[in-house]
Amino acid sequence: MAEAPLYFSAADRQRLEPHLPPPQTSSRTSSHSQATDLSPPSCSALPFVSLTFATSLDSALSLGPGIRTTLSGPQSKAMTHYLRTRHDAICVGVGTAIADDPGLNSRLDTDEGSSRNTVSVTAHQPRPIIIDPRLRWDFTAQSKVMRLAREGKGLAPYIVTLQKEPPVQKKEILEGVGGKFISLNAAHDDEEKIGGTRRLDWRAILSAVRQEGLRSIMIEGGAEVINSLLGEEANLVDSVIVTIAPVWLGRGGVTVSPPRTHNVNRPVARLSDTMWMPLGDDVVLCGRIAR
Ligand SMILES: NC(=O)c1ccc[n+]([C@@H]2O[C@H](COP(=O)([O-])OP(=O)(O)OC[C@H]3O[C@@H](n4cnc5c(N)ncnc54)[C@H](O)[C@@H]3O)[C@@H](O)[C@H]2O)c1
Ligand SMILES: Nc1nc(=O)c(N)c(NC[C@H](O)[C@H](O)[C@H](O)COP(=O)(O)O)[nH]1
Repeated sequence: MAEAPLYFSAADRQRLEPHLPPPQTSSRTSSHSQATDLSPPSCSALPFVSLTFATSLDSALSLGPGIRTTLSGPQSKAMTHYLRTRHDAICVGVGTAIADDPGLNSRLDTDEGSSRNTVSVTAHQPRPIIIDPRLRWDFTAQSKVMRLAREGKGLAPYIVTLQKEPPVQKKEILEGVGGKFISLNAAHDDEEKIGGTRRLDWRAILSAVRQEGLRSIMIEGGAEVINSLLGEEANLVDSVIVTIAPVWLGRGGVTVSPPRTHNVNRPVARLSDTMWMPLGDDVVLCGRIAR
């Protein structure tokens, strides 16, 4: 079924501006407001990192593992697609790739400027980055992100993995649309494992992303990825943008709830410089992790 047009107004764009990476005029032609940027300058060796996701009132991202659940209404969905035009890369974990068969492109309506007298946005597409240490994602040439890349509606994915020699057939599919595998080493603190797999260090992932010339990345999830970046690796996050939908998904959902790794008597993370923006029935909460 055809998707409804996604419009995001100039006024709403302006309100988000302090929470976004600085516009890079060399790589984009869209015009953006000159609002003051609240965020600290990112270390140049790493990209600007935005953590963005949609949650229910009981902190769930989806009804259950492997299930894609729509939480955002049309206006906050349009915001997410606007965010995609404002980042060089978009990242998900392999759990999300398997559950969602995602497109990871921006489907924001580019005619908004002319039809509604607001700022125009170019069809800037983010580079999809998928974290798949053991190459669990059984993608094919028909997977949505590959198809969109072939059709010129999005960019081909880069898959970050621990595998040094990915299967030739997968390499052919990926490289055939302009993507590639990026092989990294496991994190040093090898006892910490995700799903029995050696962990990739987020600093190493982000550094590899920056080395690809990508200066900003929005990380959309899923829960394992978000929980690690709100926990021990929170110092790597520049901006957090959460869509809160007025719904309870109930027990058994995939939830955002980072582990208490340090002092059990203290919250794991808190947002400062917050801005709450109602969008349709949802509210969007922007802020940065208090240091
Ligand atoms: N509502 C939203 O905004 C939103 C966003 C994204 C995903 N989702 C949902 O979340 C669910 C998927 O979440 P999830 O937690 O199962 O999967 P996930 O997408 O967080 O992927 C987890 C996997 O990624 C890999 N991984 C992540 N970080 C790693 C690291 N540092 N080192 C090595 N490997 C790493 C591991 O293989 C791990 O098993 C799906 O149902 C999806 O629809 C919702
Ligand atoms: N903003 C937002 N609202 C939602 O209601 C919802 N379910 C997601 N989910 C995000 C998500 O699970 C992954 O980022 C997708 O996998 C991207 O998929 P698309 O590119 O949209 O096809 N995100």
